[in-house]
Amino acid sequence: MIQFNDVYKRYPNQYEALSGLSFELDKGEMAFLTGHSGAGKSTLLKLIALIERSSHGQVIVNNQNLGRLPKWKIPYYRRKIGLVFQDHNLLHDRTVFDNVALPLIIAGENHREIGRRVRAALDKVGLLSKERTHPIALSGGEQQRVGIARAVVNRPPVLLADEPTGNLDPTLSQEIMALFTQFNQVGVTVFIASHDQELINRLPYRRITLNHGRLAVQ
Ligand SMILES: Nc1ncnc2c1ncn2[C@@H]1O[C@H](COP(=O)(O)OP(=O)(O)OP(=O)(O)O)[C@@H](O)[C@H]1O
Repeated sequence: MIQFNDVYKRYPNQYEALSGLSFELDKGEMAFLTGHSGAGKSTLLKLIALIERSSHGQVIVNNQNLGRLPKWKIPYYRRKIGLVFQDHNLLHDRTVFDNVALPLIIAGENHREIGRRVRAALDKVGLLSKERTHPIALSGGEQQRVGIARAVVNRPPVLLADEPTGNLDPTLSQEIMALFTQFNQVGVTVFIASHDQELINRLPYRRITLNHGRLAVQ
């Protein structure tokens, strides 16, 4: 589902954040991306989400070589990738419903379909009763769940998360991981960058570890 072949990422300031990365994630797999601060975890996820492009090597997602994807196709490609961030990136002047609806509005879905899908996503994360609330009135864990609902509302086959439990206490972190596990159980490929060794150690998923932009030997 996700394949890296000898991938390098050099930023415009010449800093090489990723060097010679090769690995593969199967369709329907769930895995953790670990490594020290600055190891290149966010950069790697950005290459998959096409927020950044590789400088060398191939990134292949869902049989699509991202290096060959023309710019105009990027928005269509992104609809197939759900993204969850540590800081939620929610719009605070919109309701929970509107935040989750955003990807569907951008995709041009009709009103009825939007209502149906937003409520299905909110139901999955246990926040159906909060659809009219503004994010500011929610707890950190609830805000993160709104972010997850927004990431899955398009029903993407791939879900990427960058430190999704970074600001949460251990109990809430476990709840968030349980949600990711549920999505994985219905076939979504899930890739989670996390520092939280304790949390990762409790779960039976593969780890891909980076060390200064290279794959660490496990
Ligand atoms: N746009 C950029 N331009 C130049 N250098 C960058 C850019 N983005 C990231 N870097 C550098 O690339 C390296 C990897 O950063 P990245 O954010 O991918 O690491 P990370 O493993 O996610 O770190 P953290 O766990 O602290 O978030 C860092 O040294 C960072 O300073």
